[in-house]
Amino acid sequence: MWGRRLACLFKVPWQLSGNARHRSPWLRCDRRAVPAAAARWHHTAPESLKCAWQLHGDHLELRYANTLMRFDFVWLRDHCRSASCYNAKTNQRSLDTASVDLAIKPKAVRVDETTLFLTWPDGHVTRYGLEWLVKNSYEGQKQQVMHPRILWNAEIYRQAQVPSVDCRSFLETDEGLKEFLRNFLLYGIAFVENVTPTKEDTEILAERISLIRETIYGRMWYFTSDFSRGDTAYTKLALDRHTDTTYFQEPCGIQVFHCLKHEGTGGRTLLVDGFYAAEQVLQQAPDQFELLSKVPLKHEYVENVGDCHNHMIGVGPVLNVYPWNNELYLIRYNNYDRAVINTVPYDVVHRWYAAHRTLTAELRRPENELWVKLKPGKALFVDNWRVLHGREAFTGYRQLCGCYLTRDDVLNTARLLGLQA
Ligand SMILES: C[N+](C)(C)CCCC[C@H](N)C(=O)O
Ligand SMILES: O=C(O)CCC(=O)C(=O)O
Ligand SMILES: [Fe+2]
Repeated sequence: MWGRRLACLFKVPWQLSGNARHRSPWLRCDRRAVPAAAARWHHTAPESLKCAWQLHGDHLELRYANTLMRFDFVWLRDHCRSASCYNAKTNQRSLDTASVDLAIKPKAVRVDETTLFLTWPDGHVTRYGLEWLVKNSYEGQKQQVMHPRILWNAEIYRQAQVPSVDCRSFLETDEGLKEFLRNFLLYGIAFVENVTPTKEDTEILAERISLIRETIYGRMWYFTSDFSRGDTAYTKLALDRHTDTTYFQEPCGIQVFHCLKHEGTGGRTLLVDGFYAAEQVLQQAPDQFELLSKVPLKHEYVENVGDCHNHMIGVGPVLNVYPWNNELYLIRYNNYDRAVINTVPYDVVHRWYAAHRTLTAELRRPENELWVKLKPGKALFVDNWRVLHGREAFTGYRQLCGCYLTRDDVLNTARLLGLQA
């Protein structure tokens, strides 16, 4: 009866596990023994239905702030933030999780307006803020996005009129840096202008937000169409949209481009929001989205030019999603560097090709293409886990410099400035 009443109060489909109807003689509440507590909802106060809880055989069920949460007892013991279990100075757990009895059950439960109190069999008491529980529960996390973003096509990006940040304000003020990072996190691309067109000045920019990720291309790279490396990037040919270093187990997080010189025609840069395209695939053909997120593929870089000998292999699906909320966090798309497919049986491979075709069609829609001409003084930062880049064929002498950045360190800088990243 109470079950139905709560269901309508909270507007959620409610179900009781069979276990919950069993008596739990060991349960205590409000320091009083509550013999049949497992089959009963408890409220902070009779008139306040903000919070209600129910103890089951192997978990605690809690409703707070319109969220229904289920907590495993070992999880609850593991997340005790008392001084003996957790070091608040270092923000590190000191409890040895492996010492927790996997069959542990609290022997008493109490909830007041803000806090849940559990008493464990050895008498240890854990307090959990109710807000903390909502924020840190699986159910709470599932409703959250990890990375708030604005997905764009050319029109959306242009309409947004995202400003470039001035080099001095980027280097010298937290506001400038924060503005830049906010845009970068939202759109996956951002520009800094009035940069002195040298490799050294570009390096200073990069170091302002992150650590430079040194790779087989060096730390800061400089390149022109001299085929000094065995890759199409080092020619004058057009390059279709792609992400870089798909052949690393962890593709580079961010790519910085700064065009130092171009005396000639063509050579515009193409940018496409891979997450926008993937979202279209999810809407039109969820099965294909799923296939692209499940089928692992190899990408490969085999180089034997001059003194450069490299063989890199990275394995992973085209679309990488967080399993708990299906949120996309990395697209690995490079048709040049995709290796022989030998990780997929023939019938799946055919469906994979169809899914790849759907995604490619979205990525190639002209309305999704943002074309920009990189000029000396204007540095471009690209989220290489999200935004694809390419270039138009060109004539004449063209020199680009740049580097890759470690992703964790960009996000670290952003978080320290108060941004969600
Ligand atoms: C940027 N830089 C010129 C140094 C390297 C280019 C790497 C090209 C490679 N095909 C890839 O897509 O990863
Ligand atoms: O030349 C360009 O504009 C970009 C080439 C490229 O894709 C790269 O360097 O990663
Ligand atoms: Fe590239």
